[in-house]
Amino acid sequence: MSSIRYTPATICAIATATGRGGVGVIRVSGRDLLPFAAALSGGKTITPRYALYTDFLAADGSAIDNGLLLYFPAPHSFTGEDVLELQGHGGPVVMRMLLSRCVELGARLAEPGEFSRRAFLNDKMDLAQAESVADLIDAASESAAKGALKSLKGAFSDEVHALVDGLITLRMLVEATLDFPEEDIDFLKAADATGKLEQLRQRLEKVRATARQGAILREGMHVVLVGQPNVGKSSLLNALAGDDVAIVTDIAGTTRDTVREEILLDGVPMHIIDTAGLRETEDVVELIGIERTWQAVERADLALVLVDSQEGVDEGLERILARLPTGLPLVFVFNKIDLTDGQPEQDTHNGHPSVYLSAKTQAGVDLLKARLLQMVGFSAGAEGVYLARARHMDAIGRAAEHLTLAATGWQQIEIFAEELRLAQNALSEITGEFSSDDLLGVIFSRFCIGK
Ligand SMILES: Nc1nc2c(c(=O)[nH]1)N(C=O)[C@@H](CNc1ccc(C(=O)N[C@@H](CCC(=O)O)C(=O)O)cc1)CN2
Ligand SMILES: Nc1nc2c(ncn2[C@@H]2O[C@H](COP(=O)(O)OP(=O)(O)OP(=O)(O)O)[C@@H](O)[C@H]2O)c(=O)[nH]1
Repeated sequence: MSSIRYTPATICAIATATGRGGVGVIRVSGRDLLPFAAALSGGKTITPRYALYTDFLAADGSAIDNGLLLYFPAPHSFTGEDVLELQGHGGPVVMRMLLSRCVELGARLAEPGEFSRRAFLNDKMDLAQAESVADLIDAASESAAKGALKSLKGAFSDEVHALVDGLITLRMLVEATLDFPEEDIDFLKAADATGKLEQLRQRLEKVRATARQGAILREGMHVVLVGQPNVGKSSLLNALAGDDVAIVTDIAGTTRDTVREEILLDGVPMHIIDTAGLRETEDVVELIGIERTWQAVERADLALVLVDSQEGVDEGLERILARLPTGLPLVFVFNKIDLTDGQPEQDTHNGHPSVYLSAKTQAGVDLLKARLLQMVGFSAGAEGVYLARARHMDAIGRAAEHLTLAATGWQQIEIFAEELRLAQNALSEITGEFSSDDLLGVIFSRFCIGK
């Protein structure tokens, strides 16, 4: 009897940040790495999961560096394969020489996310957990990091699994009746199929609400800033950002141009598009920028309309407001109340919420913060949030739609069964049990190299 077994290539990468560092780590993953480790260390005895202090040797036996060698035998490693770690001195030249030595010993350079992808393929973690590894590394605030860690430890996946299990149980019930068409409806009624479906829908809505907060933590909220010159835009942004002002989120793929600002609002990234950049111009390059800015405006979550309390809303402001997408939620901010003897308070203006404040004295800034977070559905504290991605929200949304269709069409058993199946598939995309190779490729390629 013969069996063909696929042997994954041995991969290697520098796992630590590029540049100078006290210590630099190279990670190697593959099958049967003991000979690899022996060649590097000159045949020293290697105890699994114990640090071995050793020279890392070149082919001619000379030392490239000395450091700590770690060997994690499969399956008890990050990837589930044999893993070696070379913890050397973290200079770029030393690291590159060590990496070349690994390639000489038969490893190839890892693609972005390839270690995490192997961890996923070897069932060390599911897709949502693998994504949270990247999110933890990219986290722009403490709250985001906490949320990512929660997902990494499986809190989000557990919720999704519980829903999928519930759906499977319900589907078994429904599919059983397909075999006995005469009594199907009565059978489902007796088994309270719709009651069970309703429970699942409520549970899904809870997960959705928590995940939505997590998505805001991760993706941030997109805010259009409208206001005449000198109304206090910069002052307000500083007041909102508070102590976080020095932290600027750096989300891959977004080009930073002059009309954008990023601040953290109680740990929530806020991407601000400044409409001051949206002036009339003939300049071709500027026109392209303006076009892009309008596209961003289309996707905004809300507009912050800044008004000088002494001046009120004028024509110039009205003109910009008229160009904003219909239905975009507005918050009017009447600034500089310290000059008008006004009190910090919440009110409404033309049916939109408004806040009276002073960016200078900070009076009323908390009212605005609370208002903004509330308007994007983010409640204070947000403990227990898992860091969901847009991909997860999309899958949850589709699952919810299918459950709604199942609820309305349940008397047609085939439809009922089919919608439940589709809902289950949508949820399984989150944990990766039901995902195409293409999707996996896209997800992992966005990781950094060495992860
Ligand atoms: N030096 C080092 N530090 C690191 C990592 C690493 O790869 N190397 N990590 C990289 O992300 C994170 C830790 N992640 C890890 C996840 C699993 C295992 C591991 O050995 N798992 C085994 C054994 C589990 C156990 O003993 O309970 C397993 O899952 O079977 C190691 C690191 C952060 N710190
Ligand atoms: N008294 C008072 N002055 C304020 C307040 N907010 C801003 N200012 C002042 O108003 C002036 C303009 O403030 P900025 O924050 O630079 O206004 P801006 O809208 O960013 O201005 P441009 O970038 O020129 O459009 C500055 O002198 C600020 O100190 C406030 O709440 N009270």
